[in-house]
Amino acid sequence: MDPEFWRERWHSEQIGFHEGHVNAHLRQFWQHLDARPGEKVLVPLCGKAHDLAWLRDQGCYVIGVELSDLACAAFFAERGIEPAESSGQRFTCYRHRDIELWCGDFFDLTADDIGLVELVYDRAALIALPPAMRQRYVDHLQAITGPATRSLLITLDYPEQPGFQGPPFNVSDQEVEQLYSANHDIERIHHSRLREDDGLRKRGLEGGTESVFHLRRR
Ligand SMILES: C[S@@+](CC[C@H](N)C(=O)[O-])C[C@H]1O[C@@H](n2cnc3c(N)ncnc32)[C@H](O)[C@@H]1O
Repeated sequence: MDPEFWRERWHSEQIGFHEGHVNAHLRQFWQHLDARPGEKVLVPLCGKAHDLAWLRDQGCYVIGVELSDLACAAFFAERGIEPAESSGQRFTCYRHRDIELWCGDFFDLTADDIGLVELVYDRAALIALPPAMRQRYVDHLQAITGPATRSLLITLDYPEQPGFQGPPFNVSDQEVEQLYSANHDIERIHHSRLREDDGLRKRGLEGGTESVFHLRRR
């Protein structure tokens, strides 16, 4: 997906994906990962999600990666925080205490940039990418995170239907298996229909289900 597509979404405030509260699956299932205080969690394609602050409040060191500088600035501004800022060729990094937001293209991020990462939280990242980009995304995630990473992955699946076009795209449980099974033990810990009040249903999406996975790298 073209970076301009996302920058334009932020510019024109078409950010229906932003929940405006902590994700319910994150609250309910994060404990499955048995995160220890100070462990680093990478949040790819993070937007300005409240989840970032919640993960910090659980004792994690949080590293978000986001294309849009509007999103990164808004995350801190909405909390009345002025982060320290450092700019390089690929990224501008905003830091405040235990949260770093790397503003730039996820695919340009390296393991050296972020150090050893033990945890990954993926909500609306894999499903924001069209099919042709997903293997590259998973490969890159593996290249920049630690050898025993545990991940919480939330996916959305739905039958093709006229009148609804992603993102978010449908990612089936079988596709999660194809993408991750070579290097991960995969446990599906939740599966449910989209709630009646989910914004995607209001956009016309019928028959959507969400799955939550605990992935353990081996
Ligand atoms: C569907 S939104 C999800 C945001 C966030 N995870 C949430 O739950 O609110 C996808 C986000 O990924 C960002 N994004 C898309 N491609 C990216 C890339 N290659 N590198 C970094 N961020 C990207 C977009 O700007 C957008 O904010």
